[in-house]
This record gives sequence, C-alpha cells and structure tokens, in this order.
Amino acid sequence: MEISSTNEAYTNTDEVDCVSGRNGSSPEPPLFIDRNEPRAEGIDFKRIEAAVRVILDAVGEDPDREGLLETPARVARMYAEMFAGLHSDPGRHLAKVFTEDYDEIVLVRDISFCSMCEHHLLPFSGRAHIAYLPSGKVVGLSKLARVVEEVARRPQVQERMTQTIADLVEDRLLAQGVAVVVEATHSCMTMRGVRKPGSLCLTSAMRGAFRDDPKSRAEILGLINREA
Ligand SMILES: Nc1nc2c(ncn2[C@@H]2O[C@H](COP(=O)(O)OP(=O)(O)OP(=O)(O)O)[C@@H](O)[C@H]2O)c(=O)[nH]1
Ligand SMILES: [Zn+2]
Repeated sequence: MEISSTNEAYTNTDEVDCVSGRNGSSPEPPLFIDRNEPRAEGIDFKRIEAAVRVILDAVGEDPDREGLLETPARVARMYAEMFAGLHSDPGRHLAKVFTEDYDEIVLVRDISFCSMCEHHLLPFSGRAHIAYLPSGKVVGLSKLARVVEEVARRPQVQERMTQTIADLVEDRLLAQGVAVVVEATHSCMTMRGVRKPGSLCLTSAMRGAFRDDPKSRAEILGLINREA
C-alpha cells in the first residue's frame, strides 16, 4: 500500500464538499475515482483533507495560516495509517502454519498496540496478550503480534478488538483453546470527558478449553499476570 508522503502529490485543488465528496463545479459527484490522486486502498485523502479544513474553520482557526497549511494533508496520511486495518485481512498472517508435536500453552505477552476509539476518534493504547493451545499446528510468534497490529488499525471499541483477535486465532489455527486479554488506557477517558488519568480497561475473550475448563483458565490468567 503506497501512501504519498508529500503534499505536492495532491495536484487537484478543486473545492470539495467534504460531506458528500462533491466537487462544487461538477453536476455529478466525482467520488474521486478518475483523478489520479494518491490514495491508499479505500482511503480518500482529498475528502479527509477537505473535512479537516472544515473542522479547523469550525473551531475558529484559520486553515490558511502558515502553521496549518499542511495539516489537512498530514491528518489524511495519519488516518490512512491508523485505519489501514479496515482494508486488509489480518487473518492472512496466520496462513503459514507448521506442524509441531506440541499441545501445551503458547503465550505471547505484552504486545503493544495503539488503536482508535470509535466514539471519539481518540487513541486507546496498551498491551495485548494472546495464548492458544495448538492442535498439531503452530504459527510463527511474530504473526500473532502482526494480527494485533493490524486489527488495532481500525476505529473500534476494545471489546470488539479483543474478540476479533480471538476469533481469528481460533478459526485459522483450529486451536483447542484461545485466550486474548487486552489492557488499555483510553484517551477519551484521560484527556477529556471524565478525565481519569491512570484508569485501565481490561477485556478478555476466552475460547475452547480456556473458556470451559476452570483450571486452564486459571493457568493462563496466572501466566498473563505473572511478574516478568
Ligand atoms: N465499552 C466501551 N466504551 C468505550 C470504549 N471507548 C470509549 N468508550 C466509551 O464510550 C462512551 C461514549 O459515551 P457517550 O455518552 O455517547 O459520549 P460522551 O458524552 O462523550 O461520554 P463521556 O466520555 O462520558 O463524556 C463513553 O462512556 C466512553 O468511555 C470502548 O472501547 N469500549
Ligand atoms: Zn472514546
């Protein structure tokens, strides 16, 4: 996925209605299909830029002052990066499995991530822990971290992120058990609104043996919570 890093690439300066995406002089919505604009798949940079200009204007800023001139394009590139996971299948990272005579717990702990709260479009960030009980097949450890990284890059709530990761691992590895625990701080709770810095949200998704067998569940939670 190629994302332009320069503003020069945006050659079309037509006025844009950021809500409809319509070009003011055009009778039909152009939808930016044939304008040779740089766009990551599924990301309409021009409309994001136009929307950011509207927001700056609406809060009483001058989008044309020097310091803000490149801001709309920067924000468009940032959203393309933060929301890249909307346009890909994170499960593809779990396609390459290999046979290993091992059926005990595999746990990758402390996978850092940064995602976006879908309510406020503010970041929530923290760590994910993924464990599974293999059924003859294991996957490269880094692939679990790649799944987290990609699932995180969507607007969402933490609960859904947690379940999405668990579903992918369960489905693709046909694991006998899957445990996903996510702990995160939400900027929308720390820097605005209720303003509670230090508050931590924990979510878990347990599947198979980790859900049904209290001993397995206690064992994996013990490993996740164990001092490193
Ligand atoms: N369950 C859940 N809630 C979230 C998550 N991220 C943000 N929220 C919450 O989403 C809720 C949105 O509440 P609203 O009342 O619609 O919006 P608001 O007036 O901005 O709420 P406040 O944050 O309380 O000011 C807030 O309680 C947030 O804390 C998440 O990942 N999971
Ligand atoms: Zn929020």
